Amino acid sequence: MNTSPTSLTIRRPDDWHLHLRDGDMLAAVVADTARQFGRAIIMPNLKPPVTDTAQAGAYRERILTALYQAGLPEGSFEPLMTLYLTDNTAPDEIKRARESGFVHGVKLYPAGATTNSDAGVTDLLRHCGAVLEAMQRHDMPLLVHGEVTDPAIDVFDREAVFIERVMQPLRQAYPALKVVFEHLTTKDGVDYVMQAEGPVAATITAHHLLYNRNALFQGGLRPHWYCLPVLKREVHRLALVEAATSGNSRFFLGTDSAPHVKGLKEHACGCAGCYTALHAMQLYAAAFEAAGALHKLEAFASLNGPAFYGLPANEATLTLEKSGFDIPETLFLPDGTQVVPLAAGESLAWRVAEQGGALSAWPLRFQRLPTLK
Ligand SMILES: NC(=O)N[C@@H](CC(=O)O)C(=O)O
Ligand SMILES: [Zn+2]
Ligand SMILES: [Zn+2]
Repeated sequence: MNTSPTSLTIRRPDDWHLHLRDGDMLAAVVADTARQFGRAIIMPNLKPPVTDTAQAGAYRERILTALYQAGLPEGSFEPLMTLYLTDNTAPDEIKRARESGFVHGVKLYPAGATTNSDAGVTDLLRHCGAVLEAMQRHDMPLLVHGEVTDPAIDVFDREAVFIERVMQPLRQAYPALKVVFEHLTTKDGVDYVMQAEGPVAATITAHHLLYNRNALFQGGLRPHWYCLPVLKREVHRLALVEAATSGNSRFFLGTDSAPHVKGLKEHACGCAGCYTALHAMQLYAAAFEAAGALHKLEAFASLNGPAFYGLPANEATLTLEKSGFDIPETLFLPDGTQVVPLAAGESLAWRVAEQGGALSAWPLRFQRLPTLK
């Protein structure tokens, strides 16, 4: 790795938690991710959700078509598909998913916890025992949205309570099951992941590294900083920064980039989700630089994730340059609707070399194409 104050070259990173959506939104956003990342774990919370291997295969084809239509070179980006766990997922589906070669995880959404989670699981250990057992046997990771939905629990405490009520009994019952605690947001979560026995890891978003909950209320209500799990206190942000920059291989990059049209974010009941795919590595570079830890960015972004998922690191590289990046105010979709990226209108120090502006036309010239299985 070559580090200097003005340029940083790392292995091409991957995004281990991404929402690409479908249709026009998919077509509009997919190139933003593929410009920066070699692979991404694609979240299955579509309407209706992606619940079986056949649906995951069809969604994968739609993603590849959108990439092709955006003018991306074939093989330049690999979507790693996931299934949406329900109370009715059949254990046989796990075998099919594993044998497909393109499904890399099964996602737990506690019913009602977040965007498009109505079909989620109502009681994991009671309803999904046989599936969890099959996942453990087939080495299929469980990816969790780690928040309880009990309305009696304060929204800022839902991750900590999830550890007690779900994670600990789950780990005890299935000690060899690989579990990724997605979009970790608290010191409680960091402490848990650090000390847990067995194959446990966590993704961390750029926004949870950069902002605490004050960002939601800065001079007024700021819907573009609203996501789930919601931003937390500064003490939690500091714990996340320490974990991400520690070099501990249990922590890796997952943007949770989750686009919603502007009208549904700036709304009486605004949607949860921040759009960060456009400027993901710029945001992570800002967070790592502020912590004096740019030299730890490659492990977090490009090495720890593939190691946990049992995949090789990318062969290609990505170069960041310290020449400034202006975040656009708005991105336009083909149907005229708009998406507002996180921190719209602000400027960042780092840019991805050769990256164009908002939803700009391909091509970015790869130094070398990633090796794909
Ligand atoms: N993170 C979010 O705030 N929203 C995600 C769902 C999720 O990851 O929980 C979405 O799909 O919009
Ligand atoms: Zn989530
Ligand atoms: Zn998400």
